[in-house]
Amino acid sequence: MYSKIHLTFALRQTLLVFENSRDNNHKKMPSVFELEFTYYKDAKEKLNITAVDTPQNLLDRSTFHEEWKTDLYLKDFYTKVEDSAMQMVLTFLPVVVQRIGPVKRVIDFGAGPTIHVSVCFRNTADELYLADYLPQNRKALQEWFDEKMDFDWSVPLKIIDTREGGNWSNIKNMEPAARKKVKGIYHCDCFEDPAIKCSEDLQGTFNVLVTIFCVEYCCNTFDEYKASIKNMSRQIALGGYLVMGGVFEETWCSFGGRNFTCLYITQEMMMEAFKEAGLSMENDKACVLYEVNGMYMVVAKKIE
Ligand SMILES: C[S@@+](CC[C@H](N)C(=O)[O-])C[C@H]1O[C@@H](n2cnc3c(N)ncnc32)[C@H](O)[C@@H]1O
Repeated sequence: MYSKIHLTFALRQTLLVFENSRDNNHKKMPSVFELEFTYYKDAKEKLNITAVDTPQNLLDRSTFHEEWKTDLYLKDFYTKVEDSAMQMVLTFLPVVVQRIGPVKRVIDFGAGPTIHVSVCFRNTADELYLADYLPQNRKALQEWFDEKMDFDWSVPLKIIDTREGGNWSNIKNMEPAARKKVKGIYHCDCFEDPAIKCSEDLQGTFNVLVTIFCVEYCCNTFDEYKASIKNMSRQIALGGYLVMGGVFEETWCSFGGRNFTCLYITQEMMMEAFKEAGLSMENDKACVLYEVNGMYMVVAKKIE
């Protein structure tokens, strides 16, 4: 997905545990996972495949409604899952789910047409909710819910199952198990408050709000980014968690054959936004920041 890590190589599924959490004293020993990335990065440099320059004519969020192609997005990222950013998500999300443990309500905010977040939480959450900004993505989610989606999720499911310690014998039960817990599919907009168009009794009651590769692509400025994090945080119950995946220090991304803008965000900027939104990473064993070559997954707790 990202220009920074624009590797055409498929990153081998190492499926080895990578723990680089804040609660293990920032240990700096490279994990096997990091070494794998380094290996591919080196290979890329040796083959003289240089980073692609920022392309001209980047599309911004005003074009999402017309330019977002749901089927191309799924095809690009979830058929073979060769993209390193998606591999990062599928590698770390099952670990994050285990760190959080049993939970009542989980929402995937900016889910796109995807279901892997729901699948990851299928055994630990009581209720699952899906939300996206674009009608074409909500339509795809509804089709999945109605068992009418024409997309084969088996590659991502195998990655998740492997991370969970499975042997792929149970793959066919993963989607039904997730589907059974889905209680709603909603419109969401990170610039609005409330950010999720759900009933009043659900507002602010989500114990986990997951948002992956979403905020950076919607926001044009740091102020917008901070406001978006605040709006999402308001939907999280006190003591609940924000689980966010994204990329640091990137200015564009590519999917469905189109190049979109991406807001340049550093780790420090993200932490500042968390603080302003009442989110903390201190004193909680579920909180963690994984980062590999700028791609990250973070868990922060809603404390105020
Ligand atoms: C790159 S996709 C990520 C989809 C999915 N989370 C994944 O990891 O594959 C970004 C998503 O953000 C959604 N989005 C766009 N504008 C938004 C907004 N203002 N608020 C919330 N989500 C938005 C898009 O509809 C799209 O599904």
